[in-house]
Amino acid sequence: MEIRYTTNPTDFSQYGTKRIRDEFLITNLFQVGKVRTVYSHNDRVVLGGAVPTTEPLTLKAHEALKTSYFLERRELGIVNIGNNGVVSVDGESYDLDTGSCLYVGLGNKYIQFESVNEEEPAKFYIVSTTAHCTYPTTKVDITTAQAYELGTTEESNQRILYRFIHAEGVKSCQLMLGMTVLKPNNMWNTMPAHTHDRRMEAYLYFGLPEDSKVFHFMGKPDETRHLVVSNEEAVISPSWSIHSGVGTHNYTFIWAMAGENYTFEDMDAVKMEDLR
Ligand SMILES: O=C(O)C(=O)C[C@H](O)C(=O)CO
Ligand SMILES: [Zn+2]
Repeated sequence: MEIRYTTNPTDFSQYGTKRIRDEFLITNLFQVGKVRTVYSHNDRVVLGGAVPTTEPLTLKAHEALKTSYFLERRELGIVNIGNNGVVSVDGESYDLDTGSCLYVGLGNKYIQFESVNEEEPAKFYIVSTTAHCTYPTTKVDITTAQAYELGTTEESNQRILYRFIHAEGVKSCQLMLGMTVLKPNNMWNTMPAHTHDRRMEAYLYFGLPEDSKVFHFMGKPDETRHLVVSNEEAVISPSWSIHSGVGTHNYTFIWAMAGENYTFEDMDAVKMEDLR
């Protein structure tokens, strides 16, 4: 498990490209035959990837958690961005096809990831946050999630935002998670931008060809920087940072949030004229 600490926004404005990438960009999340996890001190979110092939993979409590099993003090969201897979939770199996999400509540001891076909593996993206009680383990996908049509062709940001884990959907203690799918020929997400000083957010970009990039914008609204992001890379967005991106190609992304409140709509809108 890799540990990432938090950053003061005043210090952030002094960072160069390498430091910004080292602190906020997560590369190589999906490694064949492995579970890779990154522990962020931003609201103590754990982000990870699991790519099982011949053998199932198990989510184990890392020494850094000082617990006897991963979900002893946590809850978990899993989204499969690869080929068809199966997740077992304390012996109960859930088929997770491409784009499906599984919420797993506090106290489940044995989490196992499997691919249906080892030649075409599943890729499980995982987001875990601290939890105080158990909500039921529940599956959700774009056919059952709340969907919101956003953006316009003129602004190149037509997209559908699906809310998977949230107050009016699959419930959790603090994890909110969903998927935003850009329509063909649309490139922008989350512009006009916002912050939410009450919650951190993480983005996982996927569905990009190998030579395409997303320019992800971050920083305080009046002091922005960018990250050049490749396919299947994740970004940690601190509570004080805008989080918005534009691609050289159409893409999809998974957003996840945790922190003070449990209100998706709680956002501090940034006026275009205030962006620097
Ligand atoms: O496309 C969008 O806009 C988003 O997906 C926005 C994220 O959901 C977000 O930033 C929620 O706070
Ligand atoms: Zn946001």
